[in-house]
Formats: sequence, C-alpha cells, structure tokens
Amino acid sequence: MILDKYDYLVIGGGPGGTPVASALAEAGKQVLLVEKGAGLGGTCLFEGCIPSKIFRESARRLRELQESAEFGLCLPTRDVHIDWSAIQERKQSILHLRSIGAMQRIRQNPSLDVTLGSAMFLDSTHAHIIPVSDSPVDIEFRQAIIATGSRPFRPPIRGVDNRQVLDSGQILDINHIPKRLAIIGGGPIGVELGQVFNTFGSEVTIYEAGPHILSHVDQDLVEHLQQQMAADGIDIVENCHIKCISHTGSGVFVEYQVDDNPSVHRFADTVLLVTGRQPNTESLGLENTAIEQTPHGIQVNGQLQTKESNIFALGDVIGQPMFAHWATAQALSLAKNLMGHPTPFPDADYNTMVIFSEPELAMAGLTETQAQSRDIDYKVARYDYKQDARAQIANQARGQLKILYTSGGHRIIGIHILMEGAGDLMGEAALAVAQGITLEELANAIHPHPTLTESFAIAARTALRG
Ligand SMILES: Cc1cc2nc3c(=O)[nH]c(=O)nc-3n(C[C@H](O)[C@H](O)[C@H](O)COP(=O)(O)OP(=O)(O)OC[C@H]3O[C@@H](n4cnc5c(N)ncnc54)[C@H](O)[C@@H]3O)c2cc1C
Ligand SMILES: NC(=O)c1ccc[n+]([C@@H]2O[C@H](COP(=O)([O-])OP(=O)(O)OC[C@H]3O[C@@H](n4cnc5c(N)ncnc54)[C@H](O)[C@@H]3O)[C@@H](O)[C@H]2O)c1
Repeated sequence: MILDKYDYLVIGGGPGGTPVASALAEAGKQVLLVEKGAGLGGTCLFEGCIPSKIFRESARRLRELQESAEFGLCLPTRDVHIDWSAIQERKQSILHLRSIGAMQRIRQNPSLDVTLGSAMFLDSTHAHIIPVSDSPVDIEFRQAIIATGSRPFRPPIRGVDNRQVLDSGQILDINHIPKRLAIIGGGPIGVELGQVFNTFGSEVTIYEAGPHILSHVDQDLVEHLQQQMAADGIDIVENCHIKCISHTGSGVFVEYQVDDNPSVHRFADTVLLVTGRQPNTESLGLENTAIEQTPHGIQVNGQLQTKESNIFALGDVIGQPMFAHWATAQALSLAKNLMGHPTPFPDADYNTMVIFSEPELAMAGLTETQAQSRDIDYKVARYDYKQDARAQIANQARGQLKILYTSGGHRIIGIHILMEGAGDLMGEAALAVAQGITLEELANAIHPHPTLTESFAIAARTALRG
C-alpha cells in the first residue's frame, strides 16, 4: 500500500536508485521507490552489464575450448556447436534470479515501499504515482532522488528505423547469431559486443565516427587491442561518416564515407547501433518543477542537487560517466550526506572502469591525455605480460601495464592494463590511486606468486631502478 506522505521518493530502481533507497530506509526514513520496469536492477541487470557479460563468458569459454590443444587437451573435434537458445536461456535464468533476489532483499525493510509503476512530479513536494497493478495516487514527499538512467540514443541517420537495425537492448534478445554484423559506434558497447559476436562466428565491422575507437581510454593500449581485433578478423573503419542504411531483400546496405573518399556500400544482415545514450527524463513532470536539464542530462551541483534544493539526481540520468559502480558510489555518498554525515562525493579522477574486451582493458584514475591537459609532471612505469609467469601459464602472455606516477613524490595517479583478468586487478589499482599510494609503497607490498598482481610490484621496482 502506498502512503500519503514519505520522507523520500526515489524514482528508478537501477544501480543508482536501489542502493540510495535502501540506505535511507535502513536509517529509519520512510521511503517510496518507484520502478517503471518489470523489476529492480535497471539497465545494468536487464539490458547492460550482466547480460552482455553472460554472452562474453560463453564467448570466452568457446575461445578456451578452441585453444585446448595448446594445453595438451585434445578434443575429438575443434568444431564446437553453439546452442544459441541455451545461451539465451542461461541469460534469462541469471537475470530472473538476480531480479528476484534484489526484490526479496529490499522487501525485508519495513520502511521501504517498492512500487512497480511510474512517477511524475506535480510540483517540488508532490508526485503522481501510477502503479502497474493499482490505482494512481498522489503523494507528498520531503525530498526526492531521480535515478531514471538512460536509453540508447538513435542518431539522425537515414534508415536507422529499419527493423534490421538493433540497439544494445534489442541485440541482447536476438534469437540467432548474425552472419554479417555492422556495428555503428566504437565505444565500450560496440567493442565488447563486436568481439563477442565475432567469436561466435559473425563477420563484424565496426564503424566509428572519430579517429579512434574507445577514445576515452589509454590509446597505446587501444592500439594493442585493435591489433588483436584485426587478427581476429574484425574490421574497424575509423573517421567514418555513415550516410544511410538502406534495405535490401535479405539485409541492409550501410553507406559510408571516410574523409573525402568516395562513398562505399557494405552489406550486413544486422546492424547494431551503439552511438551513446540519452537520459530518461520524459514524463517525469520536470516542467512542473524548477529542475533544469540539457540533452546530456539533469543539471546538478557537486552535491547532486538539482535546481530544486530538495530534489537530487544521480547515475546515467545526469550524464557521463555512465557506469553501474559510479551510480552506486554516488547513491551511497548521497545517502550519507542526506543522513547528516558529510561525506565526499565520488571524484571522477579516482574512477575505475573495465572494458570487457578480449583481453580486458581496465583503468583507474587519470589517462596520460588527462595528466597532460592538467600540466601534471608524470612518468610511466611499464610492464609487458609477455614475461609474466601467470600469463604464460594461462596462455595469455600478451598485454601491457602502465602506471602513471608524479615525477616528484612518485604518487600514483593512473593505472591502465590490457590483459585478460585486468578487471580483477582493478581493486588494488583503485585503492592505489584513491589513497595516493607511492611507487615505493607499491613496490614494497608483498604480491603473491604466481599471480597477475605481481605485475604491479615488478613494474614499480623496475621504474624505481631507473
Ligand atoms: C550494453 C551495456 C553494457 C554495460 N556494461 C557495463 C559494465 O560492464 N559495467 C558498468 O559499470 N556499466 C555498464 N553499463 C552501464 C550501466 O548499465 C549504467 O551506467 C547503469 O545501469 C546506470 O545506473 P542508473 O541506476 O543510473 O540507471 P539504470 O540502470 O538505467 O536504471 C534506471 C531505472 O529507472 C527506471 N525508470 C526510468 N524512468 C522511470 C520513471 N519515469 N519512473 C520510474 N522508473 C523509471 C528504469 O526502468 C530503470 O530500471 C552498460 C550499459 C549497457 C547499455
Ligand atoms: N564495460 C563497461 O563499463 C561498459 C560497457 C558498455 C557500456 N558502458 C557505458 O555505456 C555508455 C554507452 O556506451 P556506448 O558504447 O553506446 O557509447 P559511447 O558514447 O561510449 O561510445 C559511442 C561511440 O560511437 C561513436 N559514434 C557516435 N555517433 C556515431 C555515428 N553517427 N557513426 C559512427 N560512430 C558514432 C562515438 O564517437 C563513440 O566512439 C558508455 O558511456 C559506457 O560508460 C560501460
């Protein structure tokens, strides 16, 4: 049952909204969490992080099977049959399990009401709630948090409404493996899903408008990754202007132009359009409040406060960076501050990310480009996983580590890794960057052998020896 009055209204039950609602309710506040979708988990659970990584896990295991002879394991055949519907069923069952688990955990809190439905502001302290399985009600709230996330952006390209053009959500539900997959956009989604479908047998082309794919990460490492992708047969077209997508009997032609060269038409049976995301702000009734927004998202100050001082916003709906862990970090800081415990809000300079490419590309802290733009005097400690024991054992002896540290003081400001397993090294990297650990401290910490974490200490010791 929905009450007339709440301390907090939280709109959106993704990695941003759910933790802030839980933390506020655990502190004894009366909270209403309204989620428009089928359950709690947001884009991350239903259309993002989790389903894409479930596909990636199958792709990774397929690669391992294909390499098994190198480990002395001779399978009867190299041709592994891919049961796509079984992969999809496995995905569905994990999503279902996680969604049920999230709902059960949250329902244990008596001061937190969860409603599946939508919410619309009537003014800065009242909202109209439309539950899916109940009559609409108007409520009063003291404070509100908007965490409604984002959805795929469709650029104005002629032909993008063609039914063979899928967005990231739609491709995760596809019922077959495309033969020829054209991916428009070389960001994290394009690279991750491009490699996954390439491993499953799709012929993949990535069309990127900018001069490089993955423009926000270390470009040295991206270059190594691109070599790997090219070796796997993925074609990457950079500096590319997509002119239109036109329908043919069995698929589409992607018409594009690179620089001033003549236009080229290439056939694909499926197009994946992944050119960024836009905030979910429609039908929130923002026009009934003083809240301001741009095409990139709701405007907030450093404390995540909108132009209405009692309404806050966080996660994808306020724009970049767009990561599940970032939305959660913002949510937990906001909850502490709202509870009267002043806590710093997440600082993008200490953020971490993992692109689940093959191999993984992960970073914590600043890139060289960022360090240079701030005139930071820095040096780079390097390590090549070609020499790494753990990597050799795993037949993964290719990859690089870069540690950025200040020339004076040796404080670590950025860690970048291209290596299968890099994602799991990011906890230590995040701590090193956030705590301003020095190269000497990293070198002196005892790292277990033979593990990939040794690379941190070896790189640090090598750099200190000069
Ligand atoms: C394919 C893909 C892969 C990704 N992989 C990763 C990854 O590996 N790691 C990572 O960190 N990030 C990843 N991301 C990004 C990550 O999913 C988002 O950054 C994260 O989900 C943002 O959390 P959020 O809570 O801000 O928004 P969301 O997760 O989008 O949640 C918002 C919720 O609000 C609900 N909502 C919207 N409007 C209303 C309304 N009017 N009323 C009520 N409810 C509403 C939505 O239904 C949704 O459940 C990926 C994204 C995609 C698309
Ligand atoms: N592993 C992860 O953490 C992960 C994985 C997937 C997505 N995400 C998040 O989801 C968000 C969305 O990802 P995304 O890959 O859609 O967006 P993105 O904005 O990161 O990348 C989009 C890419 O498409 C290119 N592009 C834009 N318009 C184009 C056009 N007309 N033709 C060709 N290329 C064009 C851009 O130059 C850019 O390189 C990201 O911000 C990311 O943070 C994170």
